Amino acid sequence: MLIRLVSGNHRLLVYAGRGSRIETAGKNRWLSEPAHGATAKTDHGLPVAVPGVVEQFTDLWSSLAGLLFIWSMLRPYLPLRFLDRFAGGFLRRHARRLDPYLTVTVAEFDGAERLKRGEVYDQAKAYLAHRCSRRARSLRAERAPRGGSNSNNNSAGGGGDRFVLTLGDNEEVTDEFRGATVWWHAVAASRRAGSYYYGAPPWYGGGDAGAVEEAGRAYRLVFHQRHRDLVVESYLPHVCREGRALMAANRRRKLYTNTGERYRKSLWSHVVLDHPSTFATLAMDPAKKQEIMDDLDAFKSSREYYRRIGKAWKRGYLLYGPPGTGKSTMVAAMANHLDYDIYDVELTSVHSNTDLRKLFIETRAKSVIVVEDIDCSLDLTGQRAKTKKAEAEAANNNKVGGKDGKEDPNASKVTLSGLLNFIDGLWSACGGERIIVFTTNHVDRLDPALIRRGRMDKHIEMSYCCFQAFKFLAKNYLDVDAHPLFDAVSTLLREVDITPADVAELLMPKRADEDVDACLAGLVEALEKAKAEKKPAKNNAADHEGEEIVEDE
Ligand SMILES: Nc1ncnc2c1ncn2[C@@H]1O[C@H](COP(=O)(O)OP(=O)(O)OP(=O)(O)O)[C@@H](O)[C@H]1O
Ligand SMILES: [Mg+2]
Repeated sequence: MLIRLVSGNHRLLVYAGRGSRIETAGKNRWLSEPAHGATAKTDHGLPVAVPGVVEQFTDLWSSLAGLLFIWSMLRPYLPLRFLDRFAGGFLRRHARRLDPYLTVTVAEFDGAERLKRGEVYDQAKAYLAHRCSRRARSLRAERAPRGGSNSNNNSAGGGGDRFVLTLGDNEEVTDEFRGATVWWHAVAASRRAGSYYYGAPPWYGGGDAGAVEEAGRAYRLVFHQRHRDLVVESYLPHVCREGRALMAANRRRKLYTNTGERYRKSLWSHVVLDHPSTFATLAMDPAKKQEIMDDLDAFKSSREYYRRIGKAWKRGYLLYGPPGTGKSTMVAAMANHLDYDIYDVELTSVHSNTDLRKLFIETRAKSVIVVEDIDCSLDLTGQRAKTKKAEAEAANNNKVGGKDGKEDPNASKVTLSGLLNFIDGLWSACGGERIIVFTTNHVDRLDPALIRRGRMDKHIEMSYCCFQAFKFLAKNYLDVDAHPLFDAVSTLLREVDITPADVAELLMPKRADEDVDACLAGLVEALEKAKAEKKPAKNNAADHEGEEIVEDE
């Protein structure tokens, strides 16, 4: 049990029951005295004299502790509604009168139905880890960002095993701001029957461990009510600013994917994004590449412009082309260029349109949301033009598990309209600064509504390897700008379709003694072989010219 009493600048906390202790806190100083009357000690374990204020309140403490003890004993035997309505309300009202301290809770998950991870929580966490955790006794260790600036002086360890220490559960630290003292308290949030209790004391519903599950964490900021304006108008913005700067300095970009598990705390799981692809290593027509880079740069710096024209700050890219032409590589290059995270949406693991919306809401700003091979993910193609029969078939394949007609509870029920809403519905505007990318091998199979300008603003064709792209790959893989075999390659590339992925593979030395000449000769040989294989195919086509092609029903 816990009760907080106040006298001037002193806060007095009394815990009774399991692990009993009595604590007093001055402006910056904490003293503690075990409830059974042993000598009080400082943080370093040295005995000190407990100030007179403790004696002053001793009688009051024991009476209140006794009352609370009786209360906690009786509580399980009284109807909950009665407790809440009469006794609970009574205690809360009187506690409020005694306590001039205000509490602000900064929760890990905020927003309606706790859909969204709180940015303020992360910023406060970074701020507290940097500023206050040296004074804390109970800490949580998290792996430090690799290559971060390490301005956080609370990281520990060496080499690749560095850790950032953040406040542990139930740890309390003090902070000073313009002469005011504030207290930060880290608490675990518990959920019961749809309600949330942040570090709720046992008599207020937090005690029945069996019925409570963990639902994120929170920080409680406690301050005197005379500092209310200072805290709300200056201190909290200061914490957010500092926290944001620390997070930016220590940021590790992430690659997220949706788990498909609906009852997890977060719908996304992530790994550190460490893809080496950049525009500098991407082989494509230089003018086209520059155009894409300019487009991305313009987007990144257009926050105000988007606001002025009344558009959500997001941009859609459709990357289409045959397999191996660099669509996925381009997505990684885009994220690296913009310094954004990647959210890789696996549509087949999304159960419904509502889940898709939740996924979107949980994404953060500065991110690339990508749906790969959208034509294969779901049957979203030309739905509007489908005959009833085709629709029934699609429904059978897509929504109903098997031919036996039994509904598969795990089958995705995402529809085209759900996906359209995902891209540019009302929800898509929350957060801002997002790039949405669809990749496909068959652009013609997509519903025009899905890829119209406004949804997919920029359509980029990733094509077979041209001579420019080959020269780029040769420079990248073999470090050559010119070679006698380049002319042969140039001629052959005009006649044969080969993907950059195949060219890259042929240019890569397979043995230590394979040199530039051998690699280029191998490429020429492969191109000639492809050309020879193409000719009979062409001849075959010519033989059958004029014949009507009859498709199987
Ligand atoms: N334009 C390119 N520039 C440099 N490397 C490329 C390019 N295109 C492909 N590659 C190489 O080929 C490999 C496969 O490319 P990628 O996965 O990006 O193709 P894709 O278009 O996404 O294929 P799919 O349609 O099958 O998903 C990559 O690992 C990359 O190394
Ligand atoms: Mg791909």
